[in-house]
Amino acid sequence: MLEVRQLEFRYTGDQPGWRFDFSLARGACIAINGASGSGKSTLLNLLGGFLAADSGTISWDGQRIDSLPPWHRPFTSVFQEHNLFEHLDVQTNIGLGMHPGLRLTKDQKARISDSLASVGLAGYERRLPGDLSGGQRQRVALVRTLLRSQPVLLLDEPLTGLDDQARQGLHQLLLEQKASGSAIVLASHDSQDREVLADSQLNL
Ligand SMILES: Nc1ncnc2c1ncn2[C@@H]1O[C@H](COP(=O)(O)OP(=O)(O)OP(=O)(O)O)[C@@H](O)[C@H]1O
Repeated sequence: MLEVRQLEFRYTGDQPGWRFDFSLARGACIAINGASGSGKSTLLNLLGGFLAADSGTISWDGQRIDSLPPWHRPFTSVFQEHNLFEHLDVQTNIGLGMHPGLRLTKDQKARISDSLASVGLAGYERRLPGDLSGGQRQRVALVRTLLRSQPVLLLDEPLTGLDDQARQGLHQLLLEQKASGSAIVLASHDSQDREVLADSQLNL
């Protein structure tokens, strides 16, 4: 269970700030709704540890995690810009999320291939990011995030700009992640994403 309690933040003293208060169970998805500039990315950055809150707490399974650095928090995130290592092929870029070294087991390679196929990228394992379109890179980055197997996924507009088929493939992957116990914090402008994936809503 993720618990965010009275988490307060403001960028500068003369701006109004935010106060976030919600909880999220394993296997559930909360949609973060709000107009552009309402603070969706700010919330995800606070959760991920890329911004420090002024006060309040973030806990995971009863343990405070708000003073941990990003890499020790139980989160994995894919933000609007999807960074891939340009000199590594698709399979290796994804595999880095599953294993810190570059040696992948047969099973891991099979999972990568299956996941690529489900987002319309069958056979792309050996391609370099530079040969991919923006939407294809986005899908590779998402698959990498999903296969990292952290308990909470932080997703900022993850499906923006994808065609219907890729979107459905990713919905399916995200539903499987939920079924396997992952919690998802989803910032998305798309009402279809929210309808398919979200169990609760946080309106900013
Ligand atoms: N580093 C910063 N310093 C000061 N203000 C900032 C900073 N980053 C964001 N803001 C402001 O905080 C507000 C919330 O920004 P945020 O990026 O969280 O919104 P958002 O809901 O994610 O928007 P969008 O849907 O356009 O991505 C905006 O008014 C933005 O200008």
